Amino acid sequence: MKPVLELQSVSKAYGAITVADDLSYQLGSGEALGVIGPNGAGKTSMFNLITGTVRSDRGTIYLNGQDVTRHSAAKRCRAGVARSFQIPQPFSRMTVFENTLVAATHGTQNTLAAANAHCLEVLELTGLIDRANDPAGKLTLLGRKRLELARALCARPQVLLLDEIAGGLTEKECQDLVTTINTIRQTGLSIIWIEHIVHALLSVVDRLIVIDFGRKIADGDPKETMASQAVQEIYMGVDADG
Ligand SMILES: Nc1ncnc2c1ncn2[C@@H]1O[C@H](COP(=O)(O)OP(=O)(O)OP(=O)(O)O)[C@@H](O)[C@H]1O
Repeated sequence: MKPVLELQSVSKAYGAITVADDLSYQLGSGEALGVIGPNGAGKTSMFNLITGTVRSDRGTIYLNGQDVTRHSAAKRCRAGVARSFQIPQPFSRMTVFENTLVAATHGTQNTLAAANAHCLEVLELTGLIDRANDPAGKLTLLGRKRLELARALCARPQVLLLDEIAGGLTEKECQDLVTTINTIRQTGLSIIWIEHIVHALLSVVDRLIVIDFGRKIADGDPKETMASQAVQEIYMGVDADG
């Protein structure tokens, strides 16, 4: 089966800082891929490259087999890539519903009626339906994280990119969010989730990749990858030679 997303030898540097170093991988349809790596490893930069807010220096990005490397962020969004941001920045004076409507109307070719209906479905799915008419600025952190998720889903993505969506939440809030993400997974959506809260990540993903200095250093079964030497080295300072 054709991958829904593929990165082939993608590289990007800001001066001396390499944020993507010959990065290659595929994301299968319906697959949930986890991404870990130390602070500053280039994980968010990878999302910027996939969504098109940053252009790669080299390499190719395919969406459903189509080369989108030079496509604008707006075009990639309409082609099926949507993301959440690490620091939620909703339109705080607009209501929760209006925030989702912006995504549903600008991120898709929906008619207004279809966009309205879809927003309500997504607000139900993400647990925000009771807050639909509240200003987004009144939401708690969990609420703002849910709104990030809702706004991304309102763009009707085929690939959903989640950037540290569990960061800063309490354990209970984190569990609640994992339940929501697992429900979304069951719709068949392909997901890439960057997360430092590893137990949350491992309760969702099928596969895990590890990034360090912009380079993919491990890729495989989540538990095996966590136990790998590469992860031991970067997180615990265990030397490769023992
Ligand atoms: N536009 C930019 N110009 C210069 N340097 C940048 C730019 N964007 C990111 N960087 C640098 O690139 C490196 C990787 O940043 P990035 O945000 O991708 O890391 P990350 O793995 O997501 O980190 P974290 O886990 O802390 O969120 C950092 O050193 C960052 O300061």
